[in-house]
Amino acid sequence: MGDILTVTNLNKSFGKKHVLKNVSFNVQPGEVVGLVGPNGAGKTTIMKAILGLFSWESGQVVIQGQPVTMTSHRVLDEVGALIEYPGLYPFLTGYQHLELFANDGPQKQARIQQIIETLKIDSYINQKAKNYSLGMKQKLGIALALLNDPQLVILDEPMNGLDPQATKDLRDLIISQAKKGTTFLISSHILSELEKIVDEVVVLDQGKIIKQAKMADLSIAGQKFILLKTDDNVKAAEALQAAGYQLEVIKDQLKIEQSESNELAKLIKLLSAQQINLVDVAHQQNDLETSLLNILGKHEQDSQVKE
Ligand SMILES: Nc1ncnc2c1ncn2[C@@H]1O[C@H](COP(=O)(O)OP(=O)(O)OP(=O)(O)O)[C@@H](O)[C@H]1O
Repeated sequence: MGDILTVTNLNKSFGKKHVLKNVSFNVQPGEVVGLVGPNGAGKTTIMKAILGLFSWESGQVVIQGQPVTMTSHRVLDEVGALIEYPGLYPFLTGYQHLELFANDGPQKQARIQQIIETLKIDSYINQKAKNYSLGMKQKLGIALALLNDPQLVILDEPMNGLDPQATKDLRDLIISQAKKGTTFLISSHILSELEKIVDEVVVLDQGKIIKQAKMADLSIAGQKFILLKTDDNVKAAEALQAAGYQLEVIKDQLKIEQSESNELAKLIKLLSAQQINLVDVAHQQNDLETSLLNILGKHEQDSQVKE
């Protein structure tokens, strides 16, 4: 299937600052893609470029086969977005915002009602936006982004200000919309949340894309470890290393990669043969955060080598 979004060799500077450097990535229809990277990496700038909010020096943004520029963005009718913080009119109610932005047609009122129910914003939808809390504004912003059933939804830090229940509701909503075919590009610093919803991540560092990978292919995601605490960690480490285990000592624990399902039983047998007693056992699995820190760390080392 063709891409719904293709960004090719995008370069953008603000004054002398080269903020996006040959940025290229693509998004397939129905995918949920996470755009991640450190503060100032350029995530919001990429999202704004996709929405044709400014001009850029070189490169191309194509949505559903149609190029987007500052002056040509008809295809953006198919795109819903929440960038940075929702731009709301303080003296309009939430409902008036939805009425203002909903596409005209026989389904208009039904769609408004449905999004109010889905996002559970009915209790304050008739209050003026100036009285909304951060989380209430954020939910209204998300409602506006999803209101017209867009093909592509771009959400910049959508979990900002949301409480745990609202975060879960948003996660469920994104998953269910994606199942119906909506495509999402989402940036978030809450990686533990992001990893529950994204199919793929695009990693950005200092304006450059350093990786685009399916979650399942992130090399160290899913790696499992056993953390052992014994009554003699020095002797235990020696015994394990002599048996060929690679381990890391973290405070009073020995961290060993679990490569087989019966690894723990083998470790216990080995230690008890040396009269070493196990005091505690814990398990750890690498997550998106660990994977990203690893990718970013490697990228930094590579950049230093090249310099
Ligand atoms: N309008 C602007 N004028 C000048 N510099 C800008 C402008 N917008 C962004 N920048 C700079 O571009 C770089 C990327 O900013 P951007 O907001 O895209 O990063 P980000 O990855 O979204 O960061 P964060 O995670 O902190 O939100 C930063 O160095 C920022 O200072």
